[in-house]
Amino acid sequence: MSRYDLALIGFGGVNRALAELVFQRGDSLAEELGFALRVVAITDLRAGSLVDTDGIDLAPLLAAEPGELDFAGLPGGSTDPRNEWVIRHVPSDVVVEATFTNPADGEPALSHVRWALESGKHVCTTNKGPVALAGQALKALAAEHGVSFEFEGSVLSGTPVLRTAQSLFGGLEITGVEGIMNGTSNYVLGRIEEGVDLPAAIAEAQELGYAEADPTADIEGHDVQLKVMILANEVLGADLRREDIFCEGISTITPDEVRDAASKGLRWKLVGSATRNEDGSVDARVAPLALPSHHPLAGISGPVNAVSFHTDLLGTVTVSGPGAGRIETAYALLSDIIAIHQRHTSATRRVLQETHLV
Ligand SMILES: NC(=O)C1=CN([C@@H]2O[C@H](COP(=O)(O)OP(=O)(O)OC[C@H]3O[C@@H](n4cnc5c(N)ncnc54)[C@H](O)[C@@H]3O)[C@@H](O)[C@H]2O)C=CC1
Ligand SMILES: N[C@@H](CC=O)C(=O)O
Repeated sequence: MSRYDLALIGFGGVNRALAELVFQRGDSLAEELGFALRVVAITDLRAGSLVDTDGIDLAPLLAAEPGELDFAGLPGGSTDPRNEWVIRHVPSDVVVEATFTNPADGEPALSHVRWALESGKHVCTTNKGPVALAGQALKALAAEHGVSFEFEGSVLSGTPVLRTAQSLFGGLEITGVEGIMNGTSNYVLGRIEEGVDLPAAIAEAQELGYAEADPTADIEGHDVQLKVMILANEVLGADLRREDIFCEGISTITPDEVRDAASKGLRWKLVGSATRNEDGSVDARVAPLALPSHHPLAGISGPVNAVSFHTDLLGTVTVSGPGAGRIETAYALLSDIIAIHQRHTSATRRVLQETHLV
């Protein structure tokens, strides 16, 4: 049976949830999926780094409170995250990047992804920075080194929006996308409607694992701006930069406006959209809208998100599901590893068939 050795870069909510999946369900996943998973390295800004090429014992790490983790005292551990050394030199098959998203320049995650691909390692990431700001270049780098760059979780967490559009919409022309793409702001708007104030609602979203390390990105729309960029570039074939996308968040809407709208059957939502024009150019924007109750996105509540694809042959197709959450996003990483396995297994089979060995 194949086995993939994982190097986890960043050990916050999402990568820790992936480690839990590997620890708790590794055997049943192996039976179902036909490959095993093993964690051989973990790096984190706060905890340091830990390496065991025979496989890290995850039990004590998962038993510790996240804030208490300190790898320094463990065999193979260090206070220094040693990201570049771990990514380039510790033998692993897949580098799983889940550090903070930096909407400005994507760093240091962008470098983490580059180092891994240059070293001939597959990458899966939930980090929106590298995908939005350098997705095409990173895909080219992956192709050059014969490895995969997967990022399903960068848009709508574990809900398979990108893979649905890329694998199931063959023969359709997608003319635009529109959706609610941030779990935190959607959750916060719902809680404000219920009478909770903004700081308390944000604190709840942080506790639930939905919010960015700096929740300003959720509230001011920058997180959705990156997701719209990813969708526009991946699905509409655009080449947008952040400054091409108008961005307004939800901080300008007062609680009274939210509750007043609700009393009139309207619901404030943070909506991101990208539309292809007749000349092939793409317009994209992020802004709060008060949607009437009959609008398909009006009923999307809490951390649930939705993306509608406008197509020529099917009209509008909407994919809805979790937009945030630690376990939900860890599932996105698992789905990326499954995609890597399937792609490379079929590539190997093709080579064997061509050389008449099967
Ligand atoms: N939590 C969610 O629902 C979702 C998160 N994402 C993205 O996934 C990534 C991870 O999210 P979470 O785990 O929720 O965030 P988190 O804030 O819980 O964890 C990030 C971890 O990365 C570590 N880190 C930061 N910079 C580092 C560096 N230079 N080297 C090593 N470690 C570093 C931090 O110490 C922290 O433990 C973020 O980029 C986020 O935008 C994407 C979809 C959903
Ligand atoms: N902070 C983000 C997490 C997923 O990208 C959100 O709330 O949607």
